[in-house]
Amino acid sequence: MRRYWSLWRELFTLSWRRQRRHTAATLTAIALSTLAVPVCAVALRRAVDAIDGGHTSTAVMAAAVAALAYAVSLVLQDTAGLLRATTNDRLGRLELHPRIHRDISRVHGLEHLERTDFLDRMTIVRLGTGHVTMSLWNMVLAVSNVLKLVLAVLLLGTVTPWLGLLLVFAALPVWLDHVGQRRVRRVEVETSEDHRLHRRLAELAVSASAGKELRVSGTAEDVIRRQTTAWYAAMGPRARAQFVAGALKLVGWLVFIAAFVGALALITHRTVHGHGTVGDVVLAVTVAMSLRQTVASTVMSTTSTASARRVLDPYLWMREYTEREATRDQGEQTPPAALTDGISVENVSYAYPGTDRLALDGVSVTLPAGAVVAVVGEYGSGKTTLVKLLQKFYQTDSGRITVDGIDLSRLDTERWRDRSSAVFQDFGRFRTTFAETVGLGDLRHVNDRERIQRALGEVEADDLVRRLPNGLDTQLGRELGGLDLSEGQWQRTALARAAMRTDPLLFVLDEPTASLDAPSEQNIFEQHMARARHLGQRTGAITLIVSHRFSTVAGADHILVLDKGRLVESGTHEDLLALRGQYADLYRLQADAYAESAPATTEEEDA
Ligand SMILES: Nc1ncnc2c1ncn2[C@@H]1O[C@H](COP(=O)(O)OP(=O)(O)OP(=O)(O)O)[C@@H](O)[C@H]1O
Repeated sequence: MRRYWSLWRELFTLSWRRQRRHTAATLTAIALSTLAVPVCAVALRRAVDAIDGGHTSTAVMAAAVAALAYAVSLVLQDTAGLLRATTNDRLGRLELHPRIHRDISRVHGLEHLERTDFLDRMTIVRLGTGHVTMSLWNMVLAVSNVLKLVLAVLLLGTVTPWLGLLLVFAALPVWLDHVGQRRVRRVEVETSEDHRLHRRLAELAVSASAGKELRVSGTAEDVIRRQTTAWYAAMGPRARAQFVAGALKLVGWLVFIAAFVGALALITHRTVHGHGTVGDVVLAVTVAMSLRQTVASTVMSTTSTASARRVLDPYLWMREYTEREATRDQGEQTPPAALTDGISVENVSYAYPGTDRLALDGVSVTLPAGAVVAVVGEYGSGKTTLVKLLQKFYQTDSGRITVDGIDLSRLDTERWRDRSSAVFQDFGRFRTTFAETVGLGDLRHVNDRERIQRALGEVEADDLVRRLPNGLDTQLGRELGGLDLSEGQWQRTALARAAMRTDPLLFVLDEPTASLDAPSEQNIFEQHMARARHLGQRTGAITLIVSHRFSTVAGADHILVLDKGRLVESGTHEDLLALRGQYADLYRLQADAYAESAPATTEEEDA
């Protein structure tokens, strides 16, 4: 519980610092709403008793106070929730969301984004950020509601302690309502599959991509029929549960009304027999009428505060995790200005978190400075894992990697990443202007047009820019009113982005052209080979090319063949062919297959 209090204190301080007026207004609204009904009730009693006693000015004053308190309670009914929601929304979107994203990106590696325990919690928190911040206001509301209840009971007690029993009767409709709603929620869960099916089928019926198949296969009517069946299956039980919930609520209300009438009879009887004033009757009626609402709000705010644990626990877990990981030693050494020896991988093994299987198993290899090294192998053989370890996204489980003799773990992570550039298979498709989507490859030069043009030139994408309606300033992304690029064009922009850094020590191409046809891939790799040679001469940069297509990488200086995480062959293309091992077999197999399909695939996709 202490953890929650300290989180609420932190959230409140944040809210107070960043949006003082909103926070103060919300607190004031809650405080006023706590006092409005008791003040109104006491003032009414005073007014009625003053009229009874013939004290006109007191009666007028008290009536004015009562009217004011009543007006405040009416206004707050509409505005307090809105104010709370706005303050909460601002705190969530402007403070907590960015804070969560910052926490996540503070972690230098990628492990956390691939750990299921982290991802599960991150999903809960991302979808429920509003609940984290709202838990603060629910807690404040719960305190305010408990105060309201205490005040109500105290006031009723001033008339007769028996009226305290009204609290129990006021709780009954709230409890029955709770039982009914629990049933509704249970039925919603039980029928969620049918509900999901109905929604999915409804989306299918209007989606452009599925539309083609529905029309060709003539299954549209069948989809509509299934949609109707799923709707009945989900909505029938839900409607019945709603009906039962409504009936339970009605019973609760009837009981409360009976108790209320009984209480009125009791007070009237007492007053008639001289045990109280007419003002007491008015007070009791005013307080009792608001009692059910107060009990309901108390239950709701305390339940919401308690159920916020569902999001608060994962949020606190994530924060502790990212804090621990972000402050882990990230190395302090600066990478060399240029590579002279190269990168050495020494008996490296690695298994992904939560798995036993080694993604890399005792790999040892030297990547000489200035070399173009290709990594080939079947699906899942460990190629990308090797690349990720070289970029310090993960730490090796055993063995080590050195860069010109310096242990990679001792190189400052950010500075090492500053000196590497990469294009991945799942490269980003940034919906900004075309210039920015390229410029992001080197944030310091994101607005440097000359550099962007040069990077585009290096991957032969000048022609693509010329065809864009606003050239470099063309907005990308249809959802933002911009242009959508073809797959091949997106790939070109990713390659240009990687070319923004002019002095990398490690340049990685991890199957960025996987969805292009073989000749296009060949073409792009040839350009990059040329760039790699140039970089190699300037900074001793190592270019690492990952590919499934053996033919594409035949020109590399060094080829590594991975199989189930192990390095099984390495050497030049000629060495490996002469070896007649796995590389030679797969190379011939692919060459034959390509020869058969070549006539059909000669155009570059984005030409
Ligand atoms: N995030 C992850 N969590 C758990 N296992 C993973 C993860 N990423 C990869 N693996 C496993 O590690 C092994 C090596 O994967 P890796 O991505 O390095 O292979 P790859 O050779 O690059 O494959 P592909 O050619 O399909 O891209 C595979 O068995 C894969 O299932």
